[in-house]
Formats: sequence, C-alpha cells, structure tokens
Amino acid sequence: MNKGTPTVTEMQVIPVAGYDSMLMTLSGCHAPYFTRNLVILKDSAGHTGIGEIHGGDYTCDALKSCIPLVVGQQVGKYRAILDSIHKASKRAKEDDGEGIQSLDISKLKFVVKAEWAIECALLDLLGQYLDLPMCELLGDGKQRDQVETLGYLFYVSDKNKAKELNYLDESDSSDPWFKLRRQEMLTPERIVEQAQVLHEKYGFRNFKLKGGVLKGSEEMEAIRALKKAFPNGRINIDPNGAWSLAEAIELCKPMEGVLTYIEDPCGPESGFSSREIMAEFKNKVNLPVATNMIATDWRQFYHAAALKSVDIVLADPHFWGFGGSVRMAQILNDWGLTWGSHSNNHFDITLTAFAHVAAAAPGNPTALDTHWIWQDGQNLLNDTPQIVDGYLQVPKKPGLGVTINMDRVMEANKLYNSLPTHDRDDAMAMQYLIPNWKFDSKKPALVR
Ligand SMILES: O=C([O-])C(=O)C[C@H](O)[C@@H](O)C(=O)[O-]
Ligand SMILES: [Mg+2]
Repeated sequence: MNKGTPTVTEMQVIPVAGYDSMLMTLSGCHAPYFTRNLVILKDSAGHTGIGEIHGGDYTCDALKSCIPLVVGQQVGKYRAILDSIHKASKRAKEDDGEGIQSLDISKLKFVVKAEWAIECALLDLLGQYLDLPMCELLGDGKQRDQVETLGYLFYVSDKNKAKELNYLDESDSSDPWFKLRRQEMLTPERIVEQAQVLHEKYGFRNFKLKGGVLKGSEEMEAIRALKKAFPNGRINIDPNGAWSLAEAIELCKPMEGVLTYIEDPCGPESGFSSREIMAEFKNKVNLPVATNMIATDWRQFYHAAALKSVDIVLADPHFWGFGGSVRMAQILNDWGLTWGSHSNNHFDITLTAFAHVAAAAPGNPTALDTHWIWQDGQNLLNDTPQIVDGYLQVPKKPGLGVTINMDRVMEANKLYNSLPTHDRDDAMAMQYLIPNWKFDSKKPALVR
C-alpha cells in the first residue's frame, strides 16, 4: 500500500479571457474583455484540482515559474509547497510595495499573489483525497451552507461611443438581466433599475455601488434612490479613495442612517497615508468603514489596526491566500471587527473558491462582493454554484466540489490568445469617452 497523500503529477497554467461591459470605476472604464489565469493540477490518485487568479502575462509567467516546485510534491505538504514558492519569489522591480492606496489598476498584479491559485488547486486535491469539501480544511471548518452575497452595482457607459471595441451586445437575450447589463446606466433611476433586475434574478437584498465615477453628490443621490427602493436593504458605496477627507465627511455625515458601511472613502493626502486619513474620517463620521485598499497584506493591516482605520477588511483570498483570508476572518471576529471579500471580474472557479472561504469565515461576515453577475453565463464549470435568494450555495462535494469543462476553457484560452494585450488597461476604453483621459486618484472618472 502506498503511504502518504497523492503526489502532483502535472501542473498546467492556462490563461483565459471573457467578455465584460463598459463598467466604470475611478480607474476608467472596463475593456470589452477581462483576463484570468487558471491552474490545473493532476495527482497520482487521478484527481484534478483547479484554481483561478488575476489575468495577464506577469501572473501567468509567475505561475509557470512555480511548476518545478509543485510537480512531484505530496498534496498533503501543500503548506511546504507554498512556503518554497514564497521563499523563491522575487518582487518585481516596478512593485514599490505601496499596494493600492490609490486605485492604480496596473499595480493590482503585485497585490494579487499568483501562488494562491496553486493553493486553491492543492486544497481542491486534498479535499478530494480526504473526501471533505474545501471549507472543512480551512480555519475552524465549515460555518455555513450558503453565503450572503451582495449585488455589485456599476455605472455603465454607452458602448456605442466605442463601437470599434466591439463590446458584447446582449440586447436580444430573453434574460432581463443579461439584456440590461450591456446598456448605458448612468443615472440614479437606471442604477435602481439595475438593482431591481438583480433582485429579481438573484434575490439580492444588499447592494454596493462602485463610486468614483460621477461627482460624489450625484452618487449619493443614487444611494438615496436605492435606499428608497429597498428600505430594508443594506446599501454601500465604494469610491476607491477618490474623495478628499473634507469631501468624504461632507458627503457621508448626512448618510449615517442610509449607508450600512462606506468603503475606502478617502486616500492619502497632505503627506498622510490613507490609513491615517481614514482614521480621521472615522473620528468624524459614525459609519463602519471597509477597505480592500489600505490593508492588503499583514504589514499594512498592522498599521490599519493600530490606527483603528477600518471596521471591515475585505480580505480577498487572491490577495491574502485562502488560509490567510480565513486567518484574517478569525482575527477580525475575535476583535469584534468584520470580514468580507473584495473581487474583480472573474469566472465561476473563483466564485466557487469565494463560496468555500466565506463558508469557513467565523462570526457574521458582511455580504460577499462578486463581479460574477457581469459574467454569468460564461461558465468554465459544468456545475457553477448558484446564487439563490441572495445566497451563494456552497458545494457539498469533496474539494472545491465542481468539475471543469475543458472545452469551454480552451475556447476562453483561444479568446485570450486573440487579444492584442493581456494586461488590464481601464484608460484605453476611457479615451473613447474623454479624449486624452488620464487616471487621477483624486478625480472621479467622468469628472474632467
Ligand atoms: O472593491 C473594490 O475596490 C473593487 O472592486 C476594485 C476593482 O478594481 C473594481 O472596481 C473593478 O474591478 O473594476
Ligand atoms: Mg473596494
């Protein structure tokens, strides 16, 4: 009889792309495509383990360089495998270690750590070997069967203004959400319509509006309209640090009974870091403050916690690792703070991974972010977990509990290979809306 856990026999890294809408953020405008990298592991027991992470060549190359450290290793030694990757990895020259205190999208690739896709695939294999769902292997094990999820609302620009870019058109879809999601939505009325259609399809009662697009006062009008339409709903806004401290206080103070939390209201200013500025904001405004920008690793979290700058850490497992994100959930829960997760555009493998991480987070996490609703239908799995009545269902089968559809993966890989560039560039599409547009961390995208 063979002793020990199975060994990894093969590691594939497959870059993929999918379609997106003209979603607006402080960084500009989403391009018609988004990219991701997949890791597919095979082991000596005949199992397949999968993981998904940030797209682009930088992350793809980082993953490929890990292959010799993974293949031939025992699945049960996954922590040692990750440790060997960390010890071998070198920080890129362009990475200043600042993280994303100002939402410079080109830096996101340094905040995301490629190896967490490998961690995910290894946990998938280990779970299959042990006959346990992945969430049972994390933290204190499974805490819930379904995970509350929020409707991530975005302002959407008119794709006809960038005809050459060929954004996907779903105007003839019979699904009301699919039909709506590629259309222009820039007013409070259209944002409420977006939320209503999402509520009908997925049952969301919690919503987050991606801000940093219009003037802060106009975005607060949309928030008020949402609260009117969903009086019992929890409504949040995330301008990605676009507002000055004074403006953030002025905008948010009157919203104390309206917003449930405010995410990254302000950024660094006058020589003070975002952690210091957000601590000052919290002294003035009686709202819980969330972040995925000022605490993206343990060193940043140390300072954010010491200054009491945040109440809710959106600890995306693609930034923190799966073990790390759940460790954060445990610490926050012990300290009376709250865990949640940030997201970027992703396929259903990440959706499944989010389900397991959130299922293992103790206490009362905030409703989970996901961009999935903007990609729903572009499945890479045969059995994509569903969002029902506002809750993402946690797969019960061993490991991630889902099966990959290689035909769809290869189609998404073909799309990736056909793209002129693989890195995210939200300024590119933005130039069609405002010629010569440039990112400014203090100016909403459409205010120029
Ligand atoms: O919560 C957040 O800050 C995000 O989701 C940031 C992302 O970059 C999002 O705005 C996006 O992907 O456009
Ligand atoms: Mg955020």
